[in-house]
Formats: sequence, structure tokens, C-alpha cells
Amino acid sequence: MLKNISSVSKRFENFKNKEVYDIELYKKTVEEINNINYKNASDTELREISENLKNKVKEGIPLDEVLIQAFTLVKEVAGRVVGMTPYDVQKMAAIALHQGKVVEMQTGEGKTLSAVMPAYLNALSGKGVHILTFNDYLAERDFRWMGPIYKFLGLSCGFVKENMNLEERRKAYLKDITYVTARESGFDYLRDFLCTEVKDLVHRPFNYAILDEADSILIDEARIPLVIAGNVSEEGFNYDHLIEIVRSLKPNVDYEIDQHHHNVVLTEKGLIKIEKVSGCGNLYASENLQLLTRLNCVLHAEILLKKEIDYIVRKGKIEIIDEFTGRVADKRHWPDSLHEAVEAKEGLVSETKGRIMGSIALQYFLKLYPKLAGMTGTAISVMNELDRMYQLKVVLIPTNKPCIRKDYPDKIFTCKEIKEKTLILEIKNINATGQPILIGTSSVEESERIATTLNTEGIKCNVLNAKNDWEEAKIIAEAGKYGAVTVSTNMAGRGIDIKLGGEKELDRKKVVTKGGLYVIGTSRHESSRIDNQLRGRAGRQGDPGESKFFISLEDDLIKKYEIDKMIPQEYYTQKQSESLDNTMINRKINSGQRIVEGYNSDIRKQLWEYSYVIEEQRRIIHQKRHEILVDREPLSLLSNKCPVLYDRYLDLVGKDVLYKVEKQITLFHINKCWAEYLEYVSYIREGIHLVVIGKENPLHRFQSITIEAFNDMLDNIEKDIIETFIKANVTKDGVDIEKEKLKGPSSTWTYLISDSPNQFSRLPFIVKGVLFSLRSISNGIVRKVQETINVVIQK
Ligand SMILES: Nc1ncnc2c1ncn2[C@@H]1O[C@H](COP(=O)(O)OP(=O)(O)OP(=O)(O)O)[C@@H](O)[C@H]1O
Repeated sequence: MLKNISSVSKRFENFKNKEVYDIELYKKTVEEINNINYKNASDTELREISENLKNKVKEGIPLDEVLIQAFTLVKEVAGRVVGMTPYDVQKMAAIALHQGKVVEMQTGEGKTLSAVMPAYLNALSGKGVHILTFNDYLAERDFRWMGPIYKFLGLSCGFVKENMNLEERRKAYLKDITYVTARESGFDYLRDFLCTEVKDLVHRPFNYAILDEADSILIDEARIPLVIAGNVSEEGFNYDHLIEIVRSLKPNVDYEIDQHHHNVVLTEKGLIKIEKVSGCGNLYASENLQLLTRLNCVLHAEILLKKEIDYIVRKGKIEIIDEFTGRVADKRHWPDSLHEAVEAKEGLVSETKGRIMGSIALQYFLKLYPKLAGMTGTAISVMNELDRMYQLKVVLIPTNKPCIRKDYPDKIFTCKEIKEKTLILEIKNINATGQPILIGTSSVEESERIATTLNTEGIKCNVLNAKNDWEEAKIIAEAGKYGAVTVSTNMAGRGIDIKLGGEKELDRKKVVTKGGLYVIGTSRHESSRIDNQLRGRAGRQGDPGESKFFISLEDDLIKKYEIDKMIPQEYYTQKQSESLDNTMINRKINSGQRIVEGYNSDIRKQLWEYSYVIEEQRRIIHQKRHEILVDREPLSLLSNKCPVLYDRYLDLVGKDVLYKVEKQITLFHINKCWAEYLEYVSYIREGIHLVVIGKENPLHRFQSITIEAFNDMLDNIEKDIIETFIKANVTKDGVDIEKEKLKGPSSTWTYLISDSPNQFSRLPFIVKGVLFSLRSISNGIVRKVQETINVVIQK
């Protein structure tokens, strides 16, 4: 078996980074595991060994000392219970996962089973292990698939999914091993922040988490805040008038679009027009700030956000399409007024009104786990970022069998039209042979266009673009059937195995002789990891497979980032029917993609800098509230600040009731003031970019404002607690929560905030593109903006 480990893939040989590729130590441990044999042990004996291990760990023996025995147990039990004995490469991954590293394992190498070994080992302490899956479907699937192994070994296992109630969640988190998405676990953390009684908490203290598809969560989704909101009874704003105004504006006359930064800016002409039609006077005057923000949102909604590309409308709701997966991003909202503006654009009734009660970026949520490990098929290209942001080291695990997939050079065309014609022809030709094809497209709209063309050409295909997880799993699982053609958005089906010959592998031999699964990419993505994930759908576990990308110099990526300007004119001035098989062009496209990746990494860094202070403050406030909730923090504010009243109540209602009252009032005001603070911060965040015109650094200004505001908030909490106490009527029954208005929102809901295109674009626009802003914003606008700068930041 160890022989396989040295059969490294070509890719593996290319890298020389010692830490990432040094697997010698792992090999030694794997050998030790393989030297122990539990084959002859009965089921009962195996359970006794497991029980022994549990006791040893509870007595304080370090996990590292029982690792070999624990992994050997899992090896034996997995073979007996689920019919899979971990390969040596899986054991190596398991060791690295236990050490809190991110393992890169190719698609189909068996990450699900690899995670069982460290999960079992770390759960022996009884402190709980979370396996954070990519979606709800995989949480349940992996629980059902791997759960019997833990059960056999005397450990409990559960899973959490979106529609479960609090009791079901609490039970699942009490299990030794819990399969759950990072997002659901994060939402539960936010829900706990609103609890007023210990019995309502669903989480216990975090211990260890293994994150599946780690790059997707830690890099692509890291900046997405999870939010919990509560109901408020406010009237929604009517956007009709603003929409009418924006629709009357002329492109390049009244506004300019900056595709690169995904931004739209008013010209002076446009500004004058708007001021005239709306009758608002100086749009940039302080009293018009709210109008300005809403107008910006309508501009973005109307001009930049495109139906079928950025979002779809389903059952009367806006559903955002995730740029990385191409799937509907579950429970995702745009921030602030932008979501409402898009709803208004589509003539929908807004359902997003509510006050944000708490929020946390996934990045910070995951850092709450004292020990975190990850697995993915694509980690190497982001290993520096993983180290910098999370102090997570990457380990490349060799494939169990050599990867024999053929990755063909890109086919590059001058124009989209010819690219698509050639692509359809290629699909027709391959389909005629019976070889299954998976086509990865860049948008819902493109997937539908290609599917329609294929249908008119008489080729039946399955389309997968914005369906639910269950359908997705089924369609993807069948994508390896003989003669199957599946058109999907670029990364749909991540985590789902494509077996050759269909789910039951009935026609496996036939498909193998045809060359396995053929993956076609219709364009390059901004991130090469996404392209590699798509390629990785083929050639799993040493299967044959092929992959090819079709690119045109008119593709969005090439145009948006002006990669075409790096390519000599003569290559794209004429429409050529042949592909440009030219390595120079290929290199330019690759380097363009790398520049875009670097640019996106810079944006993530900047967003991190903006959120850092707030997240630190959140940590402080959450911790303080939790300590009060679980009675670990003594309450002394009221006895110190209102001693007379306090003593009177003490005589009247007694110590216990008074303590309970103070606790209730305190918890309520922490939540209320924190929610108000978040609202204020998001308001500041919206306008802070304007300080650049006054030659200030927006980040520094933002940080100093929020530090000061946080201190004010802490004072306000105390003030509000005292005020409520003075006004409240305290009896032997405590206080009347309803009457004293101490009740939290009657209903809450959770969602994620997508990057706001305007917030997102402003950062590079400020830091790298001051020239851009000054060029595009005329002097007249600069003057007007200057008037408002102080108002924005002083309010
Ligand atoms: N040790 C093993 N012995 C036999 N089969 C295995 C073993 N490990 C994994 N497999 C099989 O390999 C396939 C892929 O497993 P799994 O879905 O865990 O891979 P993965 O690495 O998570 O893939 P993806 O990147 O698609 O998520 C499954 O069909 C599984 O049954």
C-alpha cells in the first residue's frame, strides 16, 4: 500500500515547498497504524478498546499518545461497518487534520472517510467535534454514511440542517460528532447571543472543527457576514420615484460605468438632472444623505445588477446567485437598501425590513473554534492567504492512484459567437460516441442558452443551475452515465461524486472505454481554483477523464480586467473561425487570471482591515453577555449607581429576584445597544469613502470612529440599564417584561449579506484608484461632497 504513496502526480512533483510536501513523518505514523492489526478482534473487543481509549483521554492522556490506536480502530471498524478501509493517503490526511492543518486532496479521494479518524480521536474527550460540510444535503448524507462507524465505537453522532427547531439543534450539538454547515453553526451562535436563559442556548463551548471545502468557506465566503435580524414595525420606503428618475438617465452622459470596479458614478450632468427632477436641492447636502444612499442603491440595482446573472426572481423573492458556485445562494441578502432597491426594481413586495440584532463574518466565526482543520481539492494556490489570515498550514496529500485525466490546452477564439459554435459542435461529436459530458458555464443565462441550442440540435441534456441541493445531487450523480450531457453552472455539485456509468456504475466499463467523463469549461473563472474544481469532476480515483476549456477574447473575464489589452491587436481584430492555438496568448490569459486573483486577495485583505475592529468588539460584547447569562459575571452596577433604590427593592423583593431583574435588564440593553451600534457602523461604512476627498485615510478614520463609538455604546448600556431600573416596577414576581418594554424581537430570522457592489468597489477605488475617483467625479461634485464629509462622519 505504501508504494502508492510514492506514485505522486505530476503536479505534486512541481512543488518544492518543504512544509507542504514533507509527508515523511506521516508515512512513519501510517506504518505504525498498519502494523497494528485488529482483524481478529470481535466487535465487542473493539468496543472495549474504544471505551478504554475514552477513559484514558478523560484521565488526561494526550490525544497524540492514543492517535495510532484510535486510527487503527477506525480503520478496522470502517471496513466492517461501511465497507471502506481507509487508504494510506487517507490516514495521512487524517493525521494532518488532527494537527489542525488544511489538506489538499483531489476530488473523489475520499475526504469524507478521512475526516472520521480525527473526528473520532478528538471526540474521545467528550467535548464535541463539528464536521462543517459544504451544504445541508452533505451534512445529512455524511451523518448517515459515517454515523454507523462512530456508533459502533460508542460515540454519538448527529446532524443539523436549516429547518430544524432549537430543540433538535441542541440535541445534535450535544452529540460527540455533529455534521453541520459552517453557516448553520454560525447562525446558532448568533441565536445564542439573543438568549435570555441558559436553557435556551443550543451550542456548548467549541472544541474542534473540520471544515470541508475549506477554500470555499475560508477564502471565497470568508467576508460574508452571517446576520440575525428581528422584526420592527417600520413602513418600507417607496422606491418608485427614484427608479423612474434613474431609468430616465442616459449612459455615458448622466452616469459612467466602471466595469472593472463594478461601480457606477453620476456625472455632473446627471447630478444636475437628478437635483432638478427630484427638487431636493444639493443632493450632497447633509439633509439629503439618506436620499443619496438610496439613489446609489437604485443606480446599482438598475444598472449593474442583472437578472439571470446576479440574481433570479422565484416565488416573489429575489434570490442571489453566488458568483463562485453559480447556484442560488441560500438566504443571502444584499446589505442595507440595496436589496430593497432590487426588490422594487422587480416590482416585489419587500420582505427584508428588520433590525440586525447580531452579525459575524464567517472568517471570525470559524476562528472561535480553538482547533480548526480543513479539507479541499484546491488549497495550494491560496496557502499563503490561509496562513496569513488563519495561521493554517497546507499539506498536499498524494492521490491514492495516479491521476490519468487528460487536461487539454485551452481552445481560444477571437469572438464568443465562434467559440460557442465550435463548442456545440464538439459536444455533438463527443455525444455521438456515448462519452458523458459535463459542461461548466459561467451563468444561469449561459447555461440556459447552451441547453436550448443543444436541444434544437437534438441533444438531450440535464440543466443544473439554480435548483435545490437534493436535485443537484441527483443530477450531478448521474452526470457520468453513458451518453449523459449535463449543463451546469461552474461549480455546482461540489462534494458530490460523479461515478462513471451512473450512480450504480452499471455502464462503468462502457464509459471507461470511451475515455471517462469529459469536462468542458465555457470560460475561465476569476479564480483558477474554481476552474480546477471543475476539471476535478473528472478523473477521480484513477479513473480516465478529459477536460478542456473554451475561451474567447470577448469573455467577461477578459473584457472586465482588460486582459485582451495584453494580447497583440492582430489576434483579435478579425473574427477568426479557427482557434488561436498560441501558447503566448494562453500565458497572457493565465497571467491575467493570476493578476485578478491577486487583486481579489487584496480586496479581501482590505475588507478584513475594515471588519477587524468591529469583530474584536463583537467578541468582547458576546463574551461579556455570555458570562452574565451563565452567572459567571457578578452584577454590581445598580447597587453601585442607585444604592438607595437598590436597597429598598432588596428589602421588598429579596436578593434573588433583584438579581434576576438586573440580569434581565442588562441582557436586554446589551442586545439593544449592540443592534443600534451595528446600524450606526453600517451607516458610517457607507459614507466613509468620502473622506478620501478631504485627503484622509478612510480606514484610519473608520477605525477611530468605531473605537470611540464602541466606548460610547458601553456607556449607553449602563445608562439605559439604570434608566430602566429607575422607571421599572419591581415586584416579588420580578418585572413585567412586556410592560417595561424589555422583550426582544418576537421573531428573528437569519441570512447572509452578500458583498454590496458599491461597498465592495469603493475599497480598491479609494486605495488604488484615487485617480479614478478624481477623474470621474467632477470638481462640482467634489465641492458638494466635501460639504457632507463631516456630516457623514460626525453624525
Ligand atoms: N477507502 C476507501 N475504499 C473504498 N472506496 C472509497 C474509500 N474512500 C473513499 N471511497 C469512495 O470514493 C468516493 C469519493 O469519496 P468522497 O465523496 O468522500 O470523496 P471527496 O474527496 O469528498 O470528493 P469531492 O471532492 O467530490 O467532495 C466515494 O464513492 C467513496 O465510496
